Amino acid sequence: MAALIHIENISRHYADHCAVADISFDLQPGEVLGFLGPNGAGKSTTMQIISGVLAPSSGTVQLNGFDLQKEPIQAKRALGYLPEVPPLYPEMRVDEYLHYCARLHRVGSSELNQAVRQAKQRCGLESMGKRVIGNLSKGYQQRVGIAQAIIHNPRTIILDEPTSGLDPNQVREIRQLIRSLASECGILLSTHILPEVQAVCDRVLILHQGRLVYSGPVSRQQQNRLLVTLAPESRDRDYLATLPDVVKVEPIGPQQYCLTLDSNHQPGEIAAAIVGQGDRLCELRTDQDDLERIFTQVTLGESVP
Ligand SMILES: Nc1ncnc2c1ncn2[C@@H]1O[C@H](COP(=O)(O)OP(=O)(O)OP(=O)(O)O)[C@@H](O)[C@H]1O
Repeated sequence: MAALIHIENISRHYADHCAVADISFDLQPGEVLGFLGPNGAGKSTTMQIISGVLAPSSGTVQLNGFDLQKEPIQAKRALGYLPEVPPLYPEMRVDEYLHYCARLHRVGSSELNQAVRQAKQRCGLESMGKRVIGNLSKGYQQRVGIAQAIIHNPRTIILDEPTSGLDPNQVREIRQLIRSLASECGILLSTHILPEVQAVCDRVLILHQGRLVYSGPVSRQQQNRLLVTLAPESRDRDYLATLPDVVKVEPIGPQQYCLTLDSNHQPGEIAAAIVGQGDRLCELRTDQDDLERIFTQVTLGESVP
């Protein structure tokens, strides 16, 4: 199946400054792709290039198989975009605004009501149609922003920091919404929140100084490392390396070890094996900080224990 986004050797210069340097990647159907990078890394510039707002200095963008430069209308039809600041009119009612957005996306007049109904239903806005946007909570305003991005049923959605400024409950709801949308399309999600990438994304790209410095799956990073804290006893812990499925042991603090495991591991079996050695286990958890470690390594060149 063709990639939803296919970008090849994209660069963008502002006078002498290279904001994006020779970036290539694909977004596949059903995939949520996390887009990470420090401030000024080039994320917004890349997203603006993909959405057709900004022309690249060189390189090509294909959306749903259409070349953005040669067939811009067909290419943009395949794309929904929620910028960092949602493009809302606070004085409009939700229904009125979504009808307006649908017309901008050239949804036919016979399909308008159905398109608005469907976008509201997908975003949990069924009962909000008559509400004035400016009176909605920030979480619901964000849902309206996502509804305008999907109103024309695009196959690809770009979301720029969609949970910024939301409370923890709203964050959880928007993340669930993003995951549910991914079943029908592909999503490029820019964020500064590493746990968000781990909660929502299938794959992550890290940008640094305009260059793509890392690309990898997210689930593998989460699952293959366990942090183990043992009781403070003066005993030999060499046995850890001999436990089933353990391929590497790194001491990371007093009585604390990071175990790298092969792909078949079961945390419960590791816990049982440690106890079986007569040791006392205080804590065992998945290494959620792995992405943070990678991010720091590729953007600062530091090795984080
Ligand atoms: N219009 C512009 N003119 C000149 N330089 C620009 C312009 N827009 C962006 N830049 C520069 O290009 C680089 C990349 O900026 P960009 O906004 O794409 O980064 P970003 O990763 O989105 O950052 P942030 O996370 O802070 O939004 C930065 O050095 C920025 O100063």
